Amino acid sequence: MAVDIEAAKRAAAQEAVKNHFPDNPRFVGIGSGTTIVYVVQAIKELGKDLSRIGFVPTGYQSKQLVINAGLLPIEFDALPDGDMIDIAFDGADEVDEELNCIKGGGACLYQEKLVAMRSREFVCVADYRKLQSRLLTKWPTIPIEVEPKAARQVMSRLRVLGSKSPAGKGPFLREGAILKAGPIKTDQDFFIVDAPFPQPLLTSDDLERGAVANPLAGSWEVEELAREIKNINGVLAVGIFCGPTGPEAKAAAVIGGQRPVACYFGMEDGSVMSRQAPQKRHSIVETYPLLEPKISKEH
Ligand SMILES: O=C[C@H](O)[C@H](O)[C@H](O)COP(=O)(O)O
Repeated sequence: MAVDIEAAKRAAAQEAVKNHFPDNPRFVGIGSGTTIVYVVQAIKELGKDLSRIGFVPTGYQSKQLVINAGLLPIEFDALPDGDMIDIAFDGADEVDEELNCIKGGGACLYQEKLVAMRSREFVCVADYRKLQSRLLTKWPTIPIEVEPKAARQVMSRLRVLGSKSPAGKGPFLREGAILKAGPIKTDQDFFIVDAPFPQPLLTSDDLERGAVANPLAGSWEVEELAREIKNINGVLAVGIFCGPTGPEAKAAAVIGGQRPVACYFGMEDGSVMSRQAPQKRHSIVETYPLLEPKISKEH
């Protein structure tokens, strides 16, 4: 029987929105890609008055989606200082057992990370193909947004970090398939480098069970790899969303997190499976500083 991927995305989106859309949000983050379209539909189908909510897009496509749905877009840099986004929804390219994600398959990731990390709650929605126990299981590369002038040196540094596919291919610039000759440009006018690494990436749980990450031998733990790539001069954003989330983010003196608190997957049999983020010991990759407590406002 042919599996209807679109139905799987739609079902996951409906469940995620039903369970997480807050009663009276002021700001809602809207991610990018094909699955987020169903999230916006599901939000509309709630039948609530959405006219006073600002929807924060994560790029051009996302903004058009918000506008075409008749919702009110508010750019990230127009958010009042110190205000948080109440919730952000987004898609993912691959999700592991700890809800670390690979994102950027559609060349959006920098603004997605900005929005996720400014949100009290970040929820991912995907279909069953994205559900894996470890990252780099099916999805072949880590997307990385880089400043064009630095692209060659970033790729050279990635090779030093062991970026290589099983067939021996190293990091490469993502090219426009048909409509554009040369590298594609992101919403920031940057390039995307796709960097394969030995598969799969270890989780913090693997380390606690005694596995040893040995980058020199080509085995990386998720957060360690994300941090090393982020440290390369010229890298704007790494398509690994990991680190503290939920209560553990608060404990680490950050609000928001790049790792979702929950992920919803539309399954092959039509059901929806949800995973909640486990608490884990972690090193902090990138954080959003804890804000001064604010006097609550009327929405
Ligand atoms: O660059 C694109 C974004 O990170 C997307 O959220 C991600 O690629 C998932 O996209 P889709 O919902 O189309 O699978």
